[in-house]
Amino acid sequence: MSNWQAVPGLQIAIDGPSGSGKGTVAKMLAGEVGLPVLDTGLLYRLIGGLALERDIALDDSEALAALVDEMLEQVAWTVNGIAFGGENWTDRLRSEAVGAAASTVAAQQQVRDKLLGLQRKIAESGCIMDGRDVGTVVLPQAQAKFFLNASVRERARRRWAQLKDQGGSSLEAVIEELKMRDQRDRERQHAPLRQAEDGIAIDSTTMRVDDVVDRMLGVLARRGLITAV
Ligand SMILES: Nc1ncnc2c1ncn2[C@@H]1O[C@H](COP(=O)(O)OP(=O)(O)OP(=O)(O)O)[C@@H](O)[C@H]1O
Ligand SMILES: Nc1ccn([C@H]2C[C@H](O)[C@@H](COP(=O)(O)O)O2)c(=O)n1
Repeated sequence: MSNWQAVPGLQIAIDGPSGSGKGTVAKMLAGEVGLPVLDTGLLYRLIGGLALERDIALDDSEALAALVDEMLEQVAWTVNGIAFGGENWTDRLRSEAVGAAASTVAAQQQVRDKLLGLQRKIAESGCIMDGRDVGTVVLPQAQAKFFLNASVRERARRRWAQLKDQGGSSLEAVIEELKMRDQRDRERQHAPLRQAEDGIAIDSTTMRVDDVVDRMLGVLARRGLITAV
């Protein structure tokens, strides 16, 4: 049961770099306001993951375009994650290798253009969507846009803590991987990661997840986009 009621069709964009907490915060906020949450990174991860599995070069734009077309025919993207060909792929897309592949294929304009329609369609009746370009490109008309950030060391520490039980890399290696991913996502030509002009920046380096969600709820309530129930 949600504690807040959202205005009909409310769209909330949450963008930010890897490990800033977008996904975690988006899910908690969704529970508070009763909206579906959609993690756009999963779309890029699915393409990256499929490309790795099929040995498709990550800069082969023709093969990637065909892969996206195939993916769009067989994808089911829901609050439980992403399914392809009737199988739930979400868990196997979580590795850093798939994240890096996703970031590489995401630099291709053709790939991004092909995914735009699906993202907008899913958001039509209201949602919380997290990614890199949601507030700037996918939903520029969203009523609330947040740009979540944290220091690179803190983001790497969070990611490392998540992966270490699976025998992952050292903290220093995670920091380097994250820096490379940040650079690729921020410096690419098409839809780079950046804060929307009307976006609200939140630095979560020293904040608890609950405090980040409370800050967002405060903004939404002050704007009349949610009311307490
Ligand atoms: N404010 C916070 N304080 C401490 N830990 C946090 C905070 N926000 C998120 N975390 C933790 O950091 C990890 C990464 O968070 P999350 O997956 O939500 O980030 P993300 O921005 O969605 O990353 P990605 O873009 O790579 O999917 C999770 O283990 C999460 O519990
Ligand atoms: N809206 C989006 C979402 C994701 N990407 C790319 C860039 C990321 O490095 C990669 C993986 O995303 P994550 O699951 O870590 O959020 O996908 C993008 O370009 N645009």
